[in-house]
Amino acid sequence: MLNTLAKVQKQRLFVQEMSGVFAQVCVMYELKAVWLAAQRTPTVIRNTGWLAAQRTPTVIRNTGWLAPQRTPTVIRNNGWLAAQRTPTVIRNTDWLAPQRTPTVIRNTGWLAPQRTPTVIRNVSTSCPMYAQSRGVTKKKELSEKQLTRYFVDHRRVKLHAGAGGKGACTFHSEPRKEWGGPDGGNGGNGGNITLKVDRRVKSLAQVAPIYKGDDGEAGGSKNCYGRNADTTHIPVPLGTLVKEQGETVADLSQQGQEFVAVFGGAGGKGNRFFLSNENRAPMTATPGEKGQERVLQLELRTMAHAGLVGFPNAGKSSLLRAISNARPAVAAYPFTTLNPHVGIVKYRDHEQVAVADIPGIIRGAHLNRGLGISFLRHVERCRFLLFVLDMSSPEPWMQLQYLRYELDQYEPGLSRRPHAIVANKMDLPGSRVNLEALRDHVKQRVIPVSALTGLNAEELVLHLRELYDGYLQTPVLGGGGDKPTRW
Ligand SMILES: Nc1nc2c(ncn2[C@@H]2O[C@H](COP(=O)(O)OP(=O)(O)OP(=O)(O)O)[C@@H](O)[C@H]2O)c(=O)[nH]1
Ligand SMILES: [Mg+2]
Repeated sequence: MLNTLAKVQKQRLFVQEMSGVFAQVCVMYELKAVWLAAQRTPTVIRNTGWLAAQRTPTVIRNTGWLAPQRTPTVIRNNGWLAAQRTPTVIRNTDWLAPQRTPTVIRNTGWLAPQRTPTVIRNVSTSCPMYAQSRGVTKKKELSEKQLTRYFVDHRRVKLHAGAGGKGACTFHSEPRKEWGGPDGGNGGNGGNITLKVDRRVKSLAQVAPIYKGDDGEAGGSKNCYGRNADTTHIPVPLGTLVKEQGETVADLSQQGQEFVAVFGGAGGKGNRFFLSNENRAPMTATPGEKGQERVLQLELRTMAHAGLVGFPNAGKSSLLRAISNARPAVAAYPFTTLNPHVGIVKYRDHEQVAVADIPGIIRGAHLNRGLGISFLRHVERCRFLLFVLDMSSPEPWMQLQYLRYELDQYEPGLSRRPHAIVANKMDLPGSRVNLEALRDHVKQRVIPVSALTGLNAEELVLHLRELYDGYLQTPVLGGGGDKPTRW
């Protein structure tokens, strides 16, 4: 048995040695004849796994093969011959003379029993193609649909602050100290609930209908006071108006601004509190007070410097897309935009102007036609307006007239805010004639643009800046003395 094993072992070693010699011969002839013909640099062949049973890498230095070589060429081969599993990569930064980027030759089976094709890539190994072959898939980009958020600009919220913890009624107890006296501690106060402005929050969608504050901890023996409950913060967007039974109670228009909506109940008193000369052993301890309860209406008014006002399909959303990074939906049917979108126009001096795309207004909107004018509350806080007119439609100045009328129906004087008239769709036929007629009808400056082609968008952006600078110089405008909001 042992003899047979020894024989088999000998045969294996012989086969391994022979395959090693064969490999070297292959390399000598193959490489010498084909590859290294034009080589100028010395060749070093490292082989970490040629010969099956070999553990230590074989290094063949061929400093004398091709005589005038100066710099070493390194050929790495982790398994050339038949049983190869891992791909062979030859890195050569000098071979192919005028090449700048390294050449990678992949060959998952160079010699005879080649199955897979040899690919020569002249790119870095971190390229996406390479990643694909490793099974690394590119991260999918989010579609616009997935990016859409549910926009809520109205919320009725019931708030119930935490109750105070009850006071304890205990007496000190110790061996040989029979009348230790009262030592019941007070309860902790209940938690308040506050509304806190967080500019990362964009709508009231995440505000729940009911909030309950934390209760304070009860007092304990040995004069231990209960812990006060933590305050519950409700994050709300910038520009939230808090109303109670129609009355405005808070206007949250500053980043980080807080409004304590309901106060938690005070903690109860422990019997220690009632200790007096008259009563040395009080048995009285009070329960904690109930927390305040309130029903509030939250209303969001989008805070932007400029508001785009126009008929449906006038190209308001397209315009916002053209001048900012905002991506409101654009389509060739009316009322594509159902919620306001805010885009930021950035200038070279790092100044930023927020522009709001407001849903389309139609004639008779104040009578609740179309989408009505309830969303005009978003326009209320805009410092200046951009009236967007569709120049391909006949008599565009009539659109302007109707828009002004509807704004004034919502809030008298709203249409007299600083504004600019934007004549959109100037790329369409007939718009030039309409532009001349519009200029005859209105005294204000008219900016002709095409949101689709980007024609004259710079003039609009520059005019926007003029309006913004004018607004900065006038600290109080229309909106009831609000401080300017820097975005
Ligand atoms: N030719 C041309 N088409 C435009 C231009 N601007 C917008 N449009 C097209 O007009 C259609 C309506 O564009 P929107 O940007 O969705 O219009 P909107 O005013 O936001 O419409 P609502 O959201 O419904 O109020 C789309 O098909 C746009 O491609 C323009 O400058 N030239
Ligand atoms: Mg739109």
